[in-house]
Amino acid sequence: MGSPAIIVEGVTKSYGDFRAVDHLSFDVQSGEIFALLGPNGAGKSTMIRMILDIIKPDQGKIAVLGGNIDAARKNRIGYLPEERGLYTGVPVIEMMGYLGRLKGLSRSQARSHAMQLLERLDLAEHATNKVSELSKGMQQKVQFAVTVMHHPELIIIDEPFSGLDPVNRLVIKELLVDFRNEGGAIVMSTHQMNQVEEMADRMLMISHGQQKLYGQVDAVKEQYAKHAIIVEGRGDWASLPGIASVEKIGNGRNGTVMLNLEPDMTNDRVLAAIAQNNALQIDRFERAVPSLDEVFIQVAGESAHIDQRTS
Ligand SMILES: Nc1ncnc2c1ncn2[C@@H]1O[C@H](COP(=O)(O)OP(=O)(O)OP(=O)(O)O)[C@@H](O)[C@H]1O
Repeated sequence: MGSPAIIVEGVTKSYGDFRAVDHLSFDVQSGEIFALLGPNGAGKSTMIRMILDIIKPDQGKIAVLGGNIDAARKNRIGYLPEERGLYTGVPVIEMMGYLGRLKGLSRSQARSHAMQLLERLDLAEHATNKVSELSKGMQQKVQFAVTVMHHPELIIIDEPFSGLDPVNRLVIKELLVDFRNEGGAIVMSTHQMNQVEEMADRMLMISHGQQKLYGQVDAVKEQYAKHAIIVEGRGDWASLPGIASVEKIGNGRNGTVMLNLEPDMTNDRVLAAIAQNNALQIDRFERAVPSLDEVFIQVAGESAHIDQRTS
């Protein structure tokens, strides 16, 4: 990771009496993919709008690319909002050329950057089609191309994969990962936790405008790991030493169970005991680290529960 692309310190924003963002502090470094997560209405878009200077915080400080956001810094950012909008009656290449020039590119730079991206996104043959003649997914890819065509240093992107098939998701993901590996910073707001697990380096999860989880994605998941092992196979798992209980998980059809371990039992010792026991057949053995989806549901559920008690 490199220098900070974004520093947010103690930022608060209310709409009337309603506090949408409540004393948030975090940073995003260049050379990382940072996931901004939270349930619907958590305050993610409000936070993003403040970073982009679309709305002002009531309290706190935000530095973007080394200082207060101004027109020059805005040109070093690529923003893909949740509400997409393109000029639909214009050929793709002309629209991209126009938007590229607005972001400070020369006419020839805009055209060459646009064509390179359209090639990479498998849209080159549609360059002279009107935007309205493209499918929804193709329009989404064009919008992505517009977001990155001026080679920004920071990309802020809301639901980057919505409406895309698995092949196109992979193409966009590769572009984002390349951008990160070349030193760019990415803030990605999404509800697709599997994408966060696959791509993001660090994450901030907020709920009711407040920080709930913040840090390396793997470390956050590790906090929720159980002293347990998930196994799939056949046999009497309770007969193993150091097993406190055996829980069926999933629909139980494929014999997947969670072995909750006694406090002093280790994974290695369970594995060794399984290996020595001919009556057990094992197809899968892994630590019980939850998926980010499970962590999200737990954290969002906890804050909904707190709400009910306080309302
Ligand atoms: N212009 C506004 N005026 C009043 N309230 C607003 C305004 N914009 C957002 N809010 C409220 O602030 C809260 C946070 O909204 P925000 O759009 O930031 O959430 P979000 O995390 O982006 O949600 P989602 O995942 O659904 O997009 C919500 O309760 C919303 O109703």
